[in-house]
Amino acid sequence: HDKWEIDPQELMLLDELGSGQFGVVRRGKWRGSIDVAVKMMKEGTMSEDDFIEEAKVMTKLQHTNLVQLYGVCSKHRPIYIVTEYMRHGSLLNYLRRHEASLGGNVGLLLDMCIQVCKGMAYLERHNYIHRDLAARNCLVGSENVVKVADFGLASSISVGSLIVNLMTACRYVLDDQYTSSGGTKFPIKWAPPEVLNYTRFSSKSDVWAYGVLMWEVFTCGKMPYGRLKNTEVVDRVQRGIVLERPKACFKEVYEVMRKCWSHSPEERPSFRALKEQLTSVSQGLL
Ligand SMILES: COc1cc2c(cc1NS(C)(=O)=O)=CC1=C(NCc3c(C)cccc3C)N=NC=21
Repeated sequence: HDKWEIDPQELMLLDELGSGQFGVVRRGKWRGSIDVAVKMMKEGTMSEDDFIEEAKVMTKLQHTNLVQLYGVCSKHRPIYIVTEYMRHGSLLNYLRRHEASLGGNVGLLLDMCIQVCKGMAYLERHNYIHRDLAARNCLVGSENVVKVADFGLASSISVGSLIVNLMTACRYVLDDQYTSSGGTKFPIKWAPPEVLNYTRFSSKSDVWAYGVLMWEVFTCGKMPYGRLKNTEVVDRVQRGIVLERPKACFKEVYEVMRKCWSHSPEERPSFRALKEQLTSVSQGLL
C-alpha cells in the first residue's frame, strides 16, 4: 500500500481524542492544514497484521457515509492509520450530549439513521459484513454528517468468514473494550439469535444491529435493555422479546425496527430495502 503510505514528517499530532471505542486516537494536521485523526496501534494488544488488515479493508471501501481513510504510516512503530477528522466524535456521545435539541427533531434523527443505512447498503453491495455496528462505532462530522467507522473487522463474506468469525470472537476476548471479569463481554445487545448461538455473521446480522442502532438514535443514546444482565438479554432475544418503542419514535419507524429484529435472518430486510423504506417514510414527513 505504498500508494497509501503517509510521510510522518507531514503529520503534526495534536490532542488525544479519548482512548475509548477506537483505541488511542489523536487529532492531527496533515500537510499543515488538513484535519485528520490518527489511530496508533496499541503495542501487544492486537497483531500487526490485523491492524494493517483494517487499513487494507478501508482502502477498498469509499463512500460518503464511511469514514474515509487518508493513509498509513507503516515504516515506523507504532503504526498509524490516518483518516478524515469527524469533529463531533462518536454518534453515541453526540446523541447523549444533544438530547435536548435532538429529542424533538424526528426528521433529523431519521436522517441520521438513513445516512448510516446508506453506508451499510454500500458495505452490503460490496459483500462486506461490519460485525460491530452500533452508535458507538459511528462518527458525526459537520452539518450532522454521520459515517460508519471501525469496520476494522469487516470482511468479505466470500473470504473465509468462518476464520474471521473465530477472529472476531477472539478480538472481543483480546480487546479490553469487550471483556469484563469472567468471560467476554461480546456486544450481546446488538447480536441476533444466530450470532448468539452459532456466531453466524452475515449482512442480515448487521441489519439486526442496525435496528438496535435506530433504537439508540430514537432514545438519544440510551443503553438497550437498560441494566439487564447479558444472560437475561440472551434469554429475551431467543424468546423473541424485542426492544420497546422509544417515545420519540412513531409507528412506521418502529415497524421498520421490528422487521430488523425478525427472528430468522431471511425475514429481515436488506440495507438496500431499508434505505427505500426509510427515505419514503422521511418524505412522508415533509
Ligand atoms: C471529536 O471527537 C472524536 C473524533 C474522532 C474520533 C473520536 C473522537 N472522540 S470520542 C472518543 O468519540 O469521544 C475518532 C475519529 C476518527 N477516525 C477514527 C479511526 C482512525 C483514526 C483509524 C481507523 C479507524 C477509525 C474509526 N476520525 N475522527 C474521529
